[in-house]
Amino acid sequence: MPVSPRIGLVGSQGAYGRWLRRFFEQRMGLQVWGRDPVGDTALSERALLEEVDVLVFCAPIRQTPEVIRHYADIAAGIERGQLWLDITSIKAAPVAAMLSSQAEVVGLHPMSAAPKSATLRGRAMVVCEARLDAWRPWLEAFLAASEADCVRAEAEQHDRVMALVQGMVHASHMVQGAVLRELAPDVGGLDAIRPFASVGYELDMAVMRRMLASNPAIYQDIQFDNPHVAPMLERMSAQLDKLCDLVWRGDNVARDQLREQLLERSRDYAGKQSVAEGSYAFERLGYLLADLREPRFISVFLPLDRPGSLRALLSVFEQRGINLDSIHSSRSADGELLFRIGVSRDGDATALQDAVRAIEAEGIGRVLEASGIA
Ligand SMILES: NC(=O)C1=CN([C@@H]2O[C@H](COP(=O)(O)OP(=O)(O)OC[C@H]3O[C@@H](n4cnc5c(N)ncnc54)[C@H](O)[C@@H]3O)[C@@H](O)[C@H]2O)C=CC1
Ligand SMILES: O=C(O)C(=O)Cc1ccc(O)cc1
Repeated sequence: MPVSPRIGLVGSQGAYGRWLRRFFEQRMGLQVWGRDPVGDTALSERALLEEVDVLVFCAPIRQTPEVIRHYADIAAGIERGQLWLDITSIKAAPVAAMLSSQAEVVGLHPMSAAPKSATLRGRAMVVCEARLDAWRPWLEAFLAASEADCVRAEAEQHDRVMALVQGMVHASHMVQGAVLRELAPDVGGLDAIRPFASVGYELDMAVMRRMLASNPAIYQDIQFDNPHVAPMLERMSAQLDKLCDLVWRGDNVARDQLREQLLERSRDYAGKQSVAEGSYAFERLGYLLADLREPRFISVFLPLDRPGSLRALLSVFEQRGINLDSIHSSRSADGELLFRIGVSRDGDATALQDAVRAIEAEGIGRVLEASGIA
């Protein structure tokens, strides 16, 4: 195996293609070639195959099995000794297509959109080892460099699980979006609803709007191209029909049935500990949302990544007698690590303005946003 394999990206101009190029070049110090019908056609498909040791398919879900089979056809044997990977959200069909080649084959599925950070730290990644031999040590090094929380699975098992983790979650949020579109106008529209929001509504709206802000082809293809999704949708629909029937019936027996069938049984199935953990996670998210809603805050980027830099920042507030309500480390829209400091509402605005000036003047940090202190 080459110590520094040459990497090829099929779909190099897409969101993940661009992220992977940066990752392989900057984190792993490898040379990367790409091909994409939109904007990266310098190399022919055959030339790309001849150039690389590792080929990564990062093309749209719907096209990927066909694209892989096409590459296997034109490779016609030169791929022996190569490693083929893909990152498609569905695994059985792409992995089967890669197995039609003579390359070693591993299917991957990072469980997040291409992040703003340099690695996949803190995110899950499913790894489907389909035909792996000589490339195993390199694969392990690559997975370690990705910093993802890797979970091994057969491709088929992956797709069954994803019908729930993605198919079900996406379906319920798409349906919520459609129901809101039908019914929200009767109560004054989305803006009129907002002040009434519960934590649950806010979290669901965040998921839904995140989906609406993302590439629609992904959500479309996850519903249509994972064969385990349609049967799951039937179960969802049956459960919703049942709920609807019970609520229309409206008698005490129906009430008891709702409680028993849609709450108590699921609670027993999940188990005491996981219910308690989930409930606590919800509570913590509620506090986080409350902090993020507070109108008075300062967001600071700390350029010095060294021990004590947060302390220097906090001392600016301490010296001015300013009480802090919350501190959260977060990321700007561009992915810069920053601290968001919530400041007591009854504090002195002049002292706060002075603190902002001091943070900049003393070179402690860069204030990206200062809200509610004018
Ligand atoms: N965006 C996400 O949230 C996640 C995406 N993925 C997977 O990553 C893959 C790519 O997703 P994105 O980068 O978000 O999509 P994207 O649409 O941004 O990029 C796909 C790229 O593939 C190119 N392409 C289309 N046909 C091609 C062909 N025949 N040969 C070579 N390239 C071709 C397109 O021109 C485009 O540049 C998908 O399979 C998706 O399931 C996995 C996890 C998360
Ligand atoms: O909607 C989700 O589940 C996401 O968090 C984004 C996403 C979309 C597609 C994937 O294959 C993996 C993650």
